[in-house]
Amino acid sequence: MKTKQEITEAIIEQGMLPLFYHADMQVSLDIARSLYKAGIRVIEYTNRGEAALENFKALKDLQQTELTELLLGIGTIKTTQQANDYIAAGADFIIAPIVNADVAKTVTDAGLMWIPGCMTPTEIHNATQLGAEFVKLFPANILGPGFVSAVKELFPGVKMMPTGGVDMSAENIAGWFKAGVVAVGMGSKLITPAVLNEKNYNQLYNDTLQALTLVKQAR
Ligand SMILES: O=C[C@H](O)COP(=O)(O)O
Repeated sequence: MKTKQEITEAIIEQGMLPLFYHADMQVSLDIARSLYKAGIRVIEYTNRGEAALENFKALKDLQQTELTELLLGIGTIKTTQQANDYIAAGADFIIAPIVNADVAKTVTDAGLMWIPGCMTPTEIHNATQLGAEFVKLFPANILGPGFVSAVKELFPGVKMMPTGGVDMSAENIAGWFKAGVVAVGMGSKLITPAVLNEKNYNQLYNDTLQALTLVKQAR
């Protein structure tokens, strides 16, 4: 089992956490392969559809057989039942769009890292009271980098990762890092509907390299 510190360091080193769900298992596996080929070593699969748990288990198999350096987390975990299901399935870390004390306890009691979603100073505070040192700012495009600049002094030591609407522009990514985030989460602006419709994994590979370069330049 990976420690909180190992997960934290891996996300920070990568600087960009790709997140996705796809109902088709094969597509989910191919996306993970393509991201990995581009150098991605931490992925958040999201619990956003009926096939999520089954697909996640297939991704765990892929991690064990082929993508052996990958850390595989699960996102969109809102209930203890969901948390327990994915802990049993071998999730390396758990991400949520909300702050929920029962989920926090379930995840941390299992020894896993819990990254809750926060949108206000009160939510960040409550998350830290429940043990979080790393939070997802969500939805990030509603908050903007100005939110980070305004609140970061209030929460020294809390690592922030904006997610939701983070796009592939140098300006957008640089703005977040300048404000003080440690990483950005990227979903549909990286793993785009166009890439998925055309199963254009070569495009995804190139876009991922580009996103990683933008993060490096932004730091
Ligand atoms: O929690 C994740 C977000 O919904 C992802 O947003 P995005 O697709 O705009 O990156």
